[in-house]
Amino acid sequence: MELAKLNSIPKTSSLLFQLAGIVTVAIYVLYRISIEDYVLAGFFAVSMLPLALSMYLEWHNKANLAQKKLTLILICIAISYSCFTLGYKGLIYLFPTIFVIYFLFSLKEAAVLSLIYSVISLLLALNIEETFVVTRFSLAVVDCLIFGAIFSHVITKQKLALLYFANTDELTGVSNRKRLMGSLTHALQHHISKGIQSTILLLDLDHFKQVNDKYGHLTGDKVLRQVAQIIKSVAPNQAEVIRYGGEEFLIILTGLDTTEAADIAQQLIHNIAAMQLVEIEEPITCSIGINSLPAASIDHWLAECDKALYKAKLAGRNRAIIATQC
Ligand SMILES: Nc1nc2c(ncn2[C@@H]2O[C@H](COP(=O)(O)OP(=O)(O)OP(=O)(O)O)[C@@H](O)[C@H]2O)c(=O)[nH]1
Repeated sequence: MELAKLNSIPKTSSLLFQLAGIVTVAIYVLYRISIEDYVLAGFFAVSMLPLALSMYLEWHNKANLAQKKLTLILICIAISYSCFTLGYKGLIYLFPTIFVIYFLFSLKEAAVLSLIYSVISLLLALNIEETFVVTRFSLAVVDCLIFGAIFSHVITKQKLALLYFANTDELTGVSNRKRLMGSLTHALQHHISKGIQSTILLLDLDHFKQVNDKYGHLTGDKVLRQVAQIIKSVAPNQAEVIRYGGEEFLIILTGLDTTEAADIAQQLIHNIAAMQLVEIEEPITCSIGINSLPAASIDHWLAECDKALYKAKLAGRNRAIIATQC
């Protein structure tokens, strides 16, 4: 499937979901008006407005999760009220709404919210229903709560697994280039809006072709994995490590200035040179370009860092060079 089509799946599904909700609520409102139950019709008509707004925002790529959650809570309140006046005819709407709650809220939030919503609705239904009717509904609602929780848990795990595989470099386990623009944009925006400093390091292994040629590609792969481990162990927790190219890594150091980043670069050069691999006789060295914000654009930030790396290579490799000192 084309990438554009894949990217549009969440938006299309969400729009369809909300359209189904609006059509259902609209039919229900018309039905209540036809039997002159204007209170319930009004209740549901009001809850339809934020749903329509939510669809409008989604359509214009301004989807707002908080607003969607609020809409759902309004619909749930309307359904709870309908349980009070209609009994089991209102209770049947608990089932679809519990599933929607699990779609919009986190597992814990959804579990608490749907439990409170179900208990209140069932108690309100006692207003006009026999206890045994509400008890039978309660059993079905408990089933729905359990299945909703299991469903949400499985979907969340699958989503996390998909995100992990989509964003992770298979060989080294660090992020792949898909995260590059998002992470750099985030750092640049934080610098502009909050003045938070960020520095990037572009690390390239020296004469890596010779390692491959002399020891074979599999040993080369082993070196890349080990280097990635070293970078992860040296870089601070909040740093993002991205495999930028074959034997090139980009490290985004959020909150660190040039001096702090230069210390990390020296530590990396030292630790990579000290790396021990039984297959390899000579030390592996690397060259690093360093560039801190501000930058006119992401491209500019990267290009200046690349120039610094190139200078480090030209100057004899196995060193770090700061972009502003080129
Ligand atoms: N083993 C292995 N090698 C890779 C991988 N990706 C890229 N390479 C190799 O990395 C080497 C990069 O070589 P060059 O771009 O010439 O750079 P270099 O030999 O490191 O020389 P300098 O960067 O100038 O110091 C090539 O031999 C690629 O085949 C990979 O995933 N595994």
